[in-house]
Amino acid sequence: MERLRRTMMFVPGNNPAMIKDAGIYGADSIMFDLEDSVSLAEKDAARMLVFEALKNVDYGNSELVVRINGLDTDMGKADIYAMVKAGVQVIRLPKTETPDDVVETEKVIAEAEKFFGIENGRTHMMAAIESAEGVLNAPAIAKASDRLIGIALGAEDYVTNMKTHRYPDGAELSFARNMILHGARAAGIAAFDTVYSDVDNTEGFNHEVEIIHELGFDGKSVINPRQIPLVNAIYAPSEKEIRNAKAVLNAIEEAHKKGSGVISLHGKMVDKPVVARAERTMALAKASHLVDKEGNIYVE
Ligand SMILES: CC(=O)SCCNC(=O)CCNC(=O)[C@H](O)C(C)(C)COP(=O)(O)OP(=O)(O)OC[C@H]1O[C@@H](n2cnc3c(N)ncnc32)[C@H](O)[C@@H]1OP(=O)(O)O
Ligand SMILES: O=C([O-])CC(=O)C(=O)O
Ligand SMILES: [Mg+2]
Repeated sequence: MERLRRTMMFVPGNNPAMIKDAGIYGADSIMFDLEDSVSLAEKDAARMLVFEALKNVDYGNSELVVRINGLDTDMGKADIYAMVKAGVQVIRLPKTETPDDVVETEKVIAEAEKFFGIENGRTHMMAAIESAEGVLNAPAIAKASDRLIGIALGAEDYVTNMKTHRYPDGAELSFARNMILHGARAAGIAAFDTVYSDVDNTEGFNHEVEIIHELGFDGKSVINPRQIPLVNAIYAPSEKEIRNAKAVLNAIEEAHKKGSGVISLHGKMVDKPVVARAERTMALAKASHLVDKEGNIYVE
């Protein structure tokens, strides 16, 4: 089954308390940060702290991601070697401008795997896109390596590069979001939306999550545990959607028995794409623990 990645929680790599407890909030992915939330003076200490946490802390089923410093910095190579050695699942490359950035990073990851006797290809990657150049290259970036599980928008750096700010309606991000989403889908990988920094503004956050959910993003980077249940609530299929998906799947089964690939349900056509969407709704409902293995809705 496709891995659920609704929430990817940033955890500053220099904060021992946050690192220790990061697993208790139910994030689908936990992303330890060695890049912009860590000051230059603390880079080495943060790398060691995250290394120890990856080795010793039990984070349950959460996927473990580390945002490294880019290879254009003095820290990039050391970050990659340490995280590969620790067995991280995904390395997130920040500020990706070109497909070559991905290829270069992959080369160092492969070198590190070889050096530590780790199976080639075990370390996955994701690329954050945070500039005009990166956005224009998003489709090529998304196809630059088989290790990529997804690409993500980094809107704080992006709006700075674009000489604008973030606005409540998100119009300034519309082109970037669409490029990233299309690049990801064309490459068959996941698309992640960016952080929302105004942690206490629940209404604004929910509005942004509604927008990216409608567009088709797999999920969103979050910076605070309070944002996790808000994303999950918007991503969970409603009872009505689950009932409709089940009706669609039953209807198409009946149609197939009669040798047909199309049928009418309550006056609406049910055919292959409608069935594919219903299957995805049921998969999401199962992964969100809203239905049992047979697809029966749990009664609260
Ligand atoms: C543009 C970019 O690059 S964004 C990515 C880099 N930025 C980050 O990683 C920032 C991550 N987030 C944070 O540091 C914090 O959430 C802040 C500074 C935004 C807000 O901090 P606070 O006001 O202290 O948050 P809040 O009061 O909600 O914290 C509640 C609990 O959650 C914990 N917590 C808060 N954020 C996180 C987090 N990101 N990861 C793990 N635990 C967290 C706190 O330690 C606190 O735990 P406690 O109750 O055991 O003491
Ligand atoms: O990737 C993110 O969402 C956070 C980030 O670095 C940015 O917005 O610049
Ligand atoms: Mg950034």
